[in-house]
Amino acid sequence: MNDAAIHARDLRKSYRSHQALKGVSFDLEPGQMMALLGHNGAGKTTLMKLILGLIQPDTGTLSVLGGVPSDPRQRQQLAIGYLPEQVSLYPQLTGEELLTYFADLRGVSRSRVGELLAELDLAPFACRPVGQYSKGMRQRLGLAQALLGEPRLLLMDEPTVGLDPNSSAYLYHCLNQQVARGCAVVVCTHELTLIEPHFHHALIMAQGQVMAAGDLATLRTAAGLKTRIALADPSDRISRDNQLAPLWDEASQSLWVSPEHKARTIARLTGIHGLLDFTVTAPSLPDVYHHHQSRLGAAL
Ligand SMILES: Nc1ncnc2c1ncn2[C@@H]1O[C@H](COP(=O)(O)OP(=O)(O)OP(=O)(O)O)[C@@H](O)[C@H]1O
Repeated sequence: MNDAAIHARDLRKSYRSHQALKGVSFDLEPGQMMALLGHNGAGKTTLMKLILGLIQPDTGTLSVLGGVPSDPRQRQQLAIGYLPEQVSLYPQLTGEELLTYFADLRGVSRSRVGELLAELDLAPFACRPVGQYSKGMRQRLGLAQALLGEPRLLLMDEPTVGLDPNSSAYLYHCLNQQVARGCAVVVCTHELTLIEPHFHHALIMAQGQVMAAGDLATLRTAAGLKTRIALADPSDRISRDNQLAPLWDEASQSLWVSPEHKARTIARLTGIHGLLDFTVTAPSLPDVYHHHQSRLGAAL
């Protein structure tokens, strides 16, 4: 018995002669958020459909919350919440009516409706027709329907598309609350900067394969990307320092150092040269992502 929320090993899936997944493996633990990343056609939707049990893998092992999602009887029991990219909500119903409708449909107590409206800051709009909701409110209502059954795994497909910065931040705040109660969350997104502060584990996919996986520190190290130390006033001290000079880039007025040399370089700047006015920028998730995409482009 595996305790992982998702345990995937060597998943393969073809549509006729096209191999959409070519051996995908990963684990997602309860209380963790996974960023599912990749260009169009990378295989993300296929992976989501496998997790939801909508399609079956050709080969490989997939266990979701300890069950087999493609088995119809097991799927019914699995506490999975799903928010698709295009949520269709009946515009003439109020938020409360809509959630009540879904609650009845799924045999969930109606008391959950009030709880979720309050939790997602929708209580003041509960009696307003959904057709009059803003995009951010509609997305929170979509999340509320996904949370009705108190899922232990939540799948979100492009949840922040079209949302303003405040609404996106609030949505991640809501997702973090789910993570804090032990729910595993998968977010499929192209909005890398938005998910960067929140994810625990990323799966970067391309052409049906996993290009890179892990937390941000692991991804940075694996990609071999350097940290930038931008100096406000380098004077000529750097060019006269044998250890720092090779790291210096004139165009960016910065030192570029590998993760293992970062602490030593900063100690040298402050201790030996007395320089304190600098900013340290580690590679971001978009940097890591673009590194892999350009590596792939070069290999083609
Ligand atoms: N039902 C299908 N029949 C045939 N080919 C398909 C089918 N579904 C997906 N594919 C192909 O499989 C590959 C992976 O598709 P998938 O939808 O999983 O990618 P994706 O990463 O979700 O892309 P996007 O970001 O555009 O949604 C693509 O080349 C796609 O054209």
